[in-house]
Amino acid sequence: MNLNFSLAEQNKNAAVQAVGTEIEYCVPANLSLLGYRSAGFLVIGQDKWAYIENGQAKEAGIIADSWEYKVIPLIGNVVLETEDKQGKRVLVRSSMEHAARFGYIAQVLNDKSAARKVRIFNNEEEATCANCGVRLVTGTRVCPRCMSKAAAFKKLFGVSKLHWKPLAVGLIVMIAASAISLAGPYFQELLINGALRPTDGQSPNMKLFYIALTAMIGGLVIGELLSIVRARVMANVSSNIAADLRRMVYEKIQSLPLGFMTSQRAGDLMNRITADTDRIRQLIQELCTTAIYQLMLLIASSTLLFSADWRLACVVLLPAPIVAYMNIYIWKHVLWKLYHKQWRVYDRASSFLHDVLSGIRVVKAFGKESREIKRFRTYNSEFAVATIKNETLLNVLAPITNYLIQLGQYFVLLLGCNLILNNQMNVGELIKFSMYASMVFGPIAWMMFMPRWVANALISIDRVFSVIDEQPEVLEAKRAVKHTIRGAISFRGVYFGYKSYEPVLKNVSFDIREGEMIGLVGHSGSGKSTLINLLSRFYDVNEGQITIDGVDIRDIQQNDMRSQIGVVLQETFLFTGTILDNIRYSKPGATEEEVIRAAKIANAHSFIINLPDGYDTLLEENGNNISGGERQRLAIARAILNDPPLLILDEATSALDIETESVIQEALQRIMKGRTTIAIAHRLSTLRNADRLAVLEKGTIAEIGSHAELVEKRGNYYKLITAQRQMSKKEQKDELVG
Ligand SMILES: Nc1ncnc2c1ncn2[C@@H]1O[C@H](COP(=O)(O)OP(=O)(O)OP(=O)(O)O)[C@@H](O)[C@H]1O
Repeated sequence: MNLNFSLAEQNKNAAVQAVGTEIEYCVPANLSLLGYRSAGFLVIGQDKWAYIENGQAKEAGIIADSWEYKVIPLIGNVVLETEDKQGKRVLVRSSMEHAARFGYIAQVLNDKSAARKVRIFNNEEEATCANCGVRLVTGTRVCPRCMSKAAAFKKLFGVSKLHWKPLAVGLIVMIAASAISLAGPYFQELLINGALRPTDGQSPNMKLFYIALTAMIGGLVIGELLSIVRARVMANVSSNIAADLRRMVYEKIQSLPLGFMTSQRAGDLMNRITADTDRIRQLIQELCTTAIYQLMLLIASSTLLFSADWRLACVVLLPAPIVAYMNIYIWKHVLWKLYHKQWRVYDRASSFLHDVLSGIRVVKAFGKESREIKRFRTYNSEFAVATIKNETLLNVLAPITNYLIQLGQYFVLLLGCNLILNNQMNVGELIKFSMYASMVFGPIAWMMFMPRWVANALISIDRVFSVIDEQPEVLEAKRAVKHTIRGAISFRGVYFGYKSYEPVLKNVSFDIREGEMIGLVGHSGSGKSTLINLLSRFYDVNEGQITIDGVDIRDIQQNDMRSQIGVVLQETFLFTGTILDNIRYSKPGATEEEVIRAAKIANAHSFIINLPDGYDTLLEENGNNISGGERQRLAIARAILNDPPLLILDEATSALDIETESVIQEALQRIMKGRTTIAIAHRLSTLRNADRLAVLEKGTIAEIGSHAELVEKRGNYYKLITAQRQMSKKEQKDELVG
């Protein structure tokens, strides 16, 4: 994300005068404080800031004179607010598109104001096109209007070249088919000038007539046969290329980190694997059949036209550049905007659909079906209106374009007839010429509409390749090695934020001993799950280091490391399949005895064997046909099947009733013995047995120690535990009274 925009000369001079020669950050602040559009910039120097507009520093200040710089999101805009001796004040205002930039700037200003090292980990993508400022279609990084078409097609070519043999066959067949089409007018001329009305004045030559007729019919039959072969070859090639793309996107999605997955909607990713790859298939099929065929026909028939009569050829092609200009102009200034709107409406509608369908239980529970139907109707009709607008314009444009292009045909007839009357041309030549001319019009008219389907396909190419080319945030280092985990963990000066301008963990440092059970406690949102996400390497730290047995986790092979970590989350996910397969998920080669042993340890065996199909019971989507506690026990069995030396329990028992919880707690106690365990629980009583507790407070470790030590210390943990005790006492009292 660009945090240092370049300024025009006049603005730059004003900025240098206001903040000094070293301009460290410069971002657009494109609204005045009253909310009017402006062309202003917020400029940050070493120790001063300034708001520059129209070559003047309208506001300026010393960074250290204020504190608590923060971005306040309002409706459709954001303001950068700060506090100084006089109280709170707004420095600048901007539209939402620069909200993330302002997030970074606030962080920079706070660090500078507190004389801290500026910590800025700039990972965010631009949401608008850097060139034309248009908002990008969701999931794409380039604007289809400004993107390099050549670069997109080059990527496609990179995938297609693996299928060069059938492509070459298709191309040869296509060349043969166009050569046969081009021979048609020649035999037509032969039929008239050579057989029916020989130009040398002799009587009609019936032998030549039959030869020409047979050649024409034969050409037609062979041409059609070649078209069938061409279509079959190209359908195979394009389907295979689309299959390759689907495989590549799917494999990439599997290898991408959680950060990427949480930033994308599942429905959107599914679309990329299915709809977008299919659009690319259509493009390849269209490109390799119609487009190349039309282009070859255009080049060959224009060449033949010019060699037959260059004056007439010029007349034929006269309207083409005018029509091309008209089409390009309309595409750039009207159609493009309509298409962009259509894509965005489609995006909104499909994400709405995905949202509602995945939350259908909530919709039904609140009886909001009719509301959702109404909302869908709105999206649906918005999409229909956008499509109708596009199609109407195209349907008006198509006949006009065709008419203008075909105007040349009438000029040919006019001039051709004149030439015949003046004995400069004969009928056979005019018919041949006119047939070649009609071969030129088809490709020209067809190419006028190319921008439409190319633009559609470009969006798909970008959406597909933006996944394929995605650089995993969590990269496997070349030096990464296998490491047998013993279980000593160390967090060293860890900084991390999901949005890099909003740190969630700040300077976290603590050690976990081998075989120790450590409980993570703290208020909601204090960063407990984030700490676990970093240890599991779903994300990489922005700064600092996490080590296991003294080895930086970035130097351990990810698969090797994860296979040694057992994770039980609050939200268990079970796949559609048998109970046996679900437990086996962590160790596909596990024997039935191993699975049963794990199920017994997790206190799951007894409920499984009471099911009619036992371990072969088929679980429905996400295990909806068993209870929450049963799902949780299966998740525990799955986590421990592999006998992992490191166990992570994130609220593993929070959603359960007391009885089930005690069954699972008992199972967990058994499991934790001898392995390093990190457990998060809101119900602090469940962490009583932890060797030590680490208390997180707003992303930092506030205190660490055993239950007894922390209670004695009377700090954050003590406050948490007394608040919880009071709450449960009140609940007990209410229950008794009620
Ligand atoms: N995927 C995410 N993207 C952006 N921000 C996130 C994401 N996950 C968590 N956060 C933010 O990070 C902060 C810490 O979240 P985290 O889940 O680590 O807290 P927690 O202590 O585990 O909370 P809880 O006890 O409620 O589960 C919160 O402010 C949260 O909004």
